[in-house]
Amino acid sequence: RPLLGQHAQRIDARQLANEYDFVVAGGGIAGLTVADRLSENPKVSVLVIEYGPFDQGEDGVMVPGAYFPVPYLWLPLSSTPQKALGGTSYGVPCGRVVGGGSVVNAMFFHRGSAEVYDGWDSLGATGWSWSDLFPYFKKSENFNPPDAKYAAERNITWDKSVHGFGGPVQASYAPYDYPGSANFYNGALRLGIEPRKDPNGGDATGIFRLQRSVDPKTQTRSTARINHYESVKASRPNYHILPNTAVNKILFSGKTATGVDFVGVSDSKSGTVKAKKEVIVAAGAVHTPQILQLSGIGDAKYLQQFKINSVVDLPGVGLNLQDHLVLSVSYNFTNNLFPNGGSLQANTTYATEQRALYDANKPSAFDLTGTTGNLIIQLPLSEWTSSVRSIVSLASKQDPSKLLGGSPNAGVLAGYKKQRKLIIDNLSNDGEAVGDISWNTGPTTTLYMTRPLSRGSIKINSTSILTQPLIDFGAITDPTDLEMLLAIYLKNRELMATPELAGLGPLETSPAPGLKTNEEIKEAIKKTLQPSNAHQCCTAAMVPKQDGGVVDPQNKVYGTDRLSVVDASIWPFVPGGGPQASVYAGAEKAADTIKKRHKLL
Ligand SMILES: Cc1cc2nc3c(=O)[nH]c(=O)nc-3n(C[C@H](O)[C@H](O)[C@H](O)COP(=O)(O)OP(=O)(O)OC[C@H]3O[C@@H](n4cnc5c(N)ncnc54)[C@H](O)[C@@H]3O)c2cc1C
Repeated sequence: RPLLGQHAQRIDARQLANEYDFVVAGGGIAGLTVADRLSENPKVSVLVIEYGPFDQGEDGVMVPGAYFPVPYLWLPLSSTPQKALGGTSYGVPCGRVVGGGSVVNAMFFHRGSAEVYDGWDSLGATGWSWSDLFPYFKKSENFNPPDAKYAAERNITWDKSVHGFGGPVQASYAPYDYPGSANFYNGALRLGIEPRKDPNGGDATGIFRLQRSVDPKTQTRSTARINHYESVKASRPNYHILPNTAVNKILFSGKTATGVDFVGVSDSKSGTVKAKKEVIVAAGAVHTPQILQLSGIGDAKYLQQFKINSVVDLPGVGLNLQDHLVLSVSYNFTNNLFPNGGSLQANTTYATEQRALYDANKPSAFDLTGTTGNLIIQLPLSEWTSSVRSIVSLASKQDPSKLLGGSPNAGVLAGYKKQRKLIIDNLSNDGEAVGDISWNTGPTTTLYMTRPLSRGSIKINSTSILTQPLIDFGAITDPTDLEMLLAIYLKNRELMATPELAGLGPLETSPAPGLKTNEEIKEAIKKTLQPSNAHQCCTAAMVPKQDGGVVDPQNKVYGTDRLSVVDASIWPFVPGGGPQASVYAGAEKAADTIKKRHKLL
């Protein structure tokens, strides 16, 4: 048995045991969730290898109002020039730290609509429907209802029956709000947008208050490190984390994964460790395909040029990359209310006063997540625009083969066509939202397009794990995505023209002030939009192998033994809204699946 200490340990490479039952590559949300659940059994040893360090509990990590800039973003990580965006390259936001995205994200914690997960199930992720995942959403959550008086004042509503109350992730609502959010809420109602009692019950459309992964007792971030490691480590001598170390590749005996090869991020020292039961890949949607490809799992022809021997020819590895598009719309408000979402940055006296309140554990602007508002509007296409038919018709006219670069693998193309059909059918009904508007009451509203038809890719560019892969978002290569973003932009103009918001005197300064024709506006949008909202996913999709799939519904990589993937890479397509609740729930489910497979349940 491995030499394991009394408590769960942060270790360095010298303290590693030779072998563990499970070796987890990547200590982000999914990796730590699975490691925690597997190590519940004291006879099971688990090692997590994480590229980044442990965080130091900095304000930028822990205090919602101090969020952004946040330490531990993976810098510099950049995309390839985006061909539909004039050849510009963009930053690729993701976390590099124990806890992964949960340490750097904006903390919004909510589920997609049932229709998303039912769509996954129908594309071949059998057993991943809304009703299958629902118990895991509950298992992952500890819901903290807000103070009743405050909730009534601010129209915060919820449905207790859809929440979990004993799970690791602390979920709560901010106990503070800027006055302008009432204008946003009332403006939305005037446009006929429906308030949603609770977006976590299977319908995540309408306007609603965002739930966050924040511990309401301390108003600090609930990270995967805290909720899946610190909270259990005292009783887990069988749970090790090796930080500052990159998993380089998976080791195989034939097609059976036997361990991993790793390298120290700062000292470049390499080593290997054995996995007796399974290697579990959880390096996030950007890096999981990189590890798989470096290990010989991917498009054999592509890997050949790097002299990487093919273990399993799986052309879908790294393809199907998806994210949400982001468009910031900036204003000069001639009559905005004070305080507002820009006040903490612009007014030192106010910031000092609010920080003192926060430190005294009283409601404060520091309880708010810096960049985004408390409210969000998420709508299906028909509620953004009356042009649904022409948008659907545009989508139907696209040539999927051309969108995948001209001569795609037949299986990958077949899978993409199935996804497109499902998504395009959904655009015509009132299912999952295609986009969001959020306003933090400061100078900028943020619009998101969350139902992309364009697909990108992750491909290795060298044989070193320490070199970033080629990250191509493929942003708006399907022009339908830009049309959907335009519809959201135009609705935002309508919203800003409602008396509730017009009274604040918003004068648009970017991206398209004064522009009138759709063509002009789209050109202006293209200059401002960001192809990533840090919601990368879907690059090792759980669809049938013949549809370009990478993992089966039990998370196992096709054609291999003792190798699974458990992170956001496995989704067939991206959910609307924040993905982290779906990552936590999916990893809870994967942990149960893996336990069953090894008769540990
Ligand atoms: C800035 C930002 C804001 C966001 N805001 C929100 C939000 O408000 N709400 C929401 O729901 N979601 C948000 N997200 C997205 C959410 O955090 C991610 O979807 C989620 O973290 C993905 O989980 P994961 O387990 O798939 O990957 P991650 O949590 O990213 O974990 C992957 C881990 O693997 C590690 N790793 C990578 N390569 C290697 C390697 N070779 N060896 C070892 N380790 C490796 C990484 O360092 C990382 O820690 C945000 C993300 C970011 C970056």
